[in-house]
Amino acid sequence: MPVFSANLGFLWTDKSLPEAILAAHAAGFVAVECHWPYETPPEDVAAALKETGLPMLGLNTVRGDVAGGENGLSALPGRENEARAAIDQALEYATAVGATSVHVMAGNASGAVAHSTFVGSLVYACAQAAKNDITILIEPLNRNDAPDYFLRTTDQAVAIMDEVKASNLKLMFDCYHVGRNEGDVVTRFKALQPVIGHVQFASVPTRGAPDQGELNYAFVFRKIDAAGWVKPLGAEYKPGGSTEATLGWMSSLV
Ligand SMILES: O=C(O)C(=O)[C@@H](O)CO
Ligand SMILES: [Mg+2]
Repeated sequence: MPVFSANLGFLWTDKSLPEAILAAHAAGFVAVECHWPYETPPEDVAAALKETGLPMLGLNTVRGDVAGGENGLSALPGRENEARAAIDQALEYATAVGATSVHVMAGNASGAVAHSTFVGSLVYACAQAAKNDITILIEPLNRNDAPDYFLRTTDQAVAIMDEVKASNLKLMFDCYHVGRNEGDVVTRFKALQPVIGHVQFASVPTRGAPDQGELNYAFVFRKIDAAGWVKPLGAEYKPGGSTEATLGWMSSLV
């Protein structure tokens, strides 16, 4: 039976991160993950994780100048030092809270130089992360939400993983992005399962709770489960109001 991780970048954003961890535990999630936790002291997050017994699955590297439209640094030519600093920061935070993975955000770029810049950043990230048994994740984002993002497809992600050749580099398979960009979510999941490090989901195309939209998550969850995937699936959707009011899917879809 599938189990779920609450993505606290989107769920319970009305609460502080430690309070959101308590709320996720009370709601029945078995793990949590976040986006950019850096304004919360890691010891406060660690204390809430200890109190609830929930693991923190992952967090993201910073995006750079968000107001200026940046969405990550690791594929940006000329920004290698900032990208490495962002990776160091994420790994330090992950280590302090016991998080098991870090999503290295590529940023808005294209072309061969961006590709080699991203590969270089990932080689660095994987070597640093291996010291603390942390997995590095890369995630293709869909072209509607992130039209200029460097990493767009699962094929592109696999080609990059083949080039980096690090056993701790894995794919973040977000059913929402795959559903919007590429389709065939279940077929792709099965084909990519050996290189997937974490799975996320939200309704397609609205990024709401998974019991709405064009993707049948009762079917998707059943197939992922039947494929032998036992890690928590990350609920990364925008509740558009009270998170609790959207949680019916936790029982209706499994
Ligand atoms: O947007 C997503 O999907 C994510 O998983 C974020 O962490 C990165 O934009
Ligand atoms: Mg995602």
